[in-house]
Formats: sequence, C-alpha cells, structure tokens
Amino acid sequence: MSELQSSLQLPVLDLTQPIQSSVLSSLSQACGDWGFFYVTNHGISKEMFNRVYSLSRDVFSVPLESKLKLGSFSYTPRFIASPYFESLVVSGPDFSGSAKASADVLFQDHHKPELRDTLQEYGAKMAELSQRLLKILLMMTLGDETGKRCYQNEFSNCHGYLRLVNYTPPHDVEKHEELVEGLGMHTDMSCITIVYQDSVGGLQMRSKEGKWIDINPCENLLVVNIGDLMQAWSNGRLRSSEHRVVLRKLVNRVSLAFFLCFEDEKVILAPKEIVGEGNCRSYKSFKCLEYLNFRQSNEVGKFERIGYTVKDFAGLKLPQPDDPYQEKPGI
Ligand SMILES: O=C(O)CCC(=O)C(=O)O
Ligand SMILES: [Fe+2]
Repeated sequence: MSELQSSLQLPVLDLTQPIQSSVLSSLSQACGDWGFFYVTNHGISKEMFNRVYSLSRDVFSVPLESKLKLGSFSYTPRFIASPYFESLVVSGPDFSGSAKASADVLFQDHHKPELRDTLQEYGAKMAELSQRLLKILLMMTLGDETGKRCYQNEFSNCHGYLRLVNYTPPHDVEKHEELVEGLGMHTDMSCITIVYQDSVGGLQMRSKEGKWIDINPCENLLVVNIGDLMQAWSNGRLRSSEHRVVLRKLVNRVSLAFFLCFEDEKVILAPKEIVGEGNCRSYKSFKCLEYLNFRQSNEVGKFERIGYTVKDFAGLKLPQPDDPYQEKPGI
C-alpha cells in the first residue's frame, strides 16, 4: 500500500492575482489534506534560481576534504542522511555572513564574493516570500483580522535558513529493483518550507492513506509545504506531511529548500481562535527548541530519517481535564 504511487493536481497560488474565495478554499483544502501546494509569480526570477543553482554545483564540486572543514552544523556529508545526500546550510537573517564563512573555507584564496552576495539576495527574497505566504495561510485559516493579529503577535520573530542539497545517485540507479531513497521519509521541523527543485524530479509526499504521491517539478513553480511547528500551532488544521526524495535517474539532483521557523524560545500553543469553540487542543504547549532537541535525539542515522514527529512529542490523545491548556477555548 505504502509503495503505491500516483500524482496529484495540487493548487497553484498565483501571487499576482487577487486571492479569491475559491482560491482560498482549494488552498485550505490542500493544506489540510496534503500539506503541500505550489506558488507561482512569486517575484523570484529564473535567472536568480539559475545563479543559485550554479553556485550550488560549485560548492558541492569542492573536494570532500575542504567541505568537511565546514563542520557538521553547516555541511552534511553523504552517508549521514543517506548515501546519496549532501547539504550546505546557510543561516539567516545574515545569509551573507553565513555564506561568506563557508566560502572562505571552501574557496580560500579563490575569492568568491558572488556566493555571499547571491545567497544574501536569495535568502532575503525567500524570507520575504515565506512571510507573505504565512500571512496568507493565517488569514485563510482565521479570517483577515485575526490572521493579521496572530501573524504580528506570534510570528514576527520567525527566522529562516536555506539548505542547498545535492543528490548523487548510485551509478546503477536505473537498474535498481528497490527504490533508491535520496532522502528518507520525514516531516519538516519548520512553520513552512519552500522548495525549488530542478527538473530531475523525485520529491514525493505521503497521503493520509499512506500512498506516495509525486510532487513534480514545474517550471516557474515553487513547492510549499507545511511543517510540524505549524501543524501543532494550528491544532492540526494545517498538515505537516511526510515526504521523501526518490532517485530514479543517473543524474545529480539539486534542490534549494528554505525553512521558516519559530525562534528557539517560542512557546507553541494553538490559540483559542484556531481551536474553535467546543473543541479541545490536540497538542500540549511546548518550547520550539525542546522539539528540535527531541527530534535530533530520536533521528535514525542522526538526521532527517525520523521515527518520531510532533504528534509523538506533544500530541494529546485524550482530553486531559487537569491540563490547564485543555480548558475549553473561549472560557
Ligand atoms: O530535495 C527536496 O526536494 C526536498 C528536501 C527536503 O525535503 C528537506 O530538505 O527537508
Ligand atoms: Fe523536507
């Protein structure tokens, strides 16, 4: 069952068009059912993606010895997440500082200021886009006024980081009978994630029924998915789906993922407006950092291939009358 595959027509949010109620309702359904949608006319040019893509290729073609000098916070070598996955994290909001620190190690005397400048520009654009999308999701879920208020009160200290990913398939990938996973099944520890994938494809999300569904690359479309922090904050109204990357072709695949996250100290608790009158909270309150630490200590292979999600960490199975947060909202 879980290996069955199909593809799905996900809604495309066009940011140059007024957001009509029909758009919001299909977006809302997609966020609840799949936790994935596409965005187009997002204001980031093809030329910008090409530049970041090409710089990513430069980064990953540096000898392993130099990449390892970056340290495990920035660089994840192959054989950690999977034998085929390596990544570089560039942290915001000072993407420039983070990229420069990596460029200094990777390229040393061969000064590469374009890495710093391009990643600053790209990171800032992604941060802006992710905040815009988050606002739309909040207004979609809570109405304009409450959505805007929640955004200001709860999401204004969010921060973002970029992960450049390079997948190198095994030389006999096309003959493999078993599926080759470039990145195993996981959920994202973000509020929302935005992914640019090249034309190779292979990203899949898992439906509620356990079916794997292709999230195909489409020119000019970015993939947006809901992360665990948003699933808990929204009391499960927005879904953080399990997803993975499968490798089918003998070509490298590059993806550029941007994660918008709460600050470490943020206490995540679904507000009463989102829980709705007469309903109970499905998650107990927790500090963002506590969840990140929980995931890190429970990851199989110490990375994304996880056995546990936010449901295991903070999910409430039954209403608990002695939990102060479990009182009926509105009281
Ligand atoms: O490479 C991709 O397309 C997705 C990567 C991903 O899911 C992640 O980095 O969390
Ligand atoms: Fe992911």
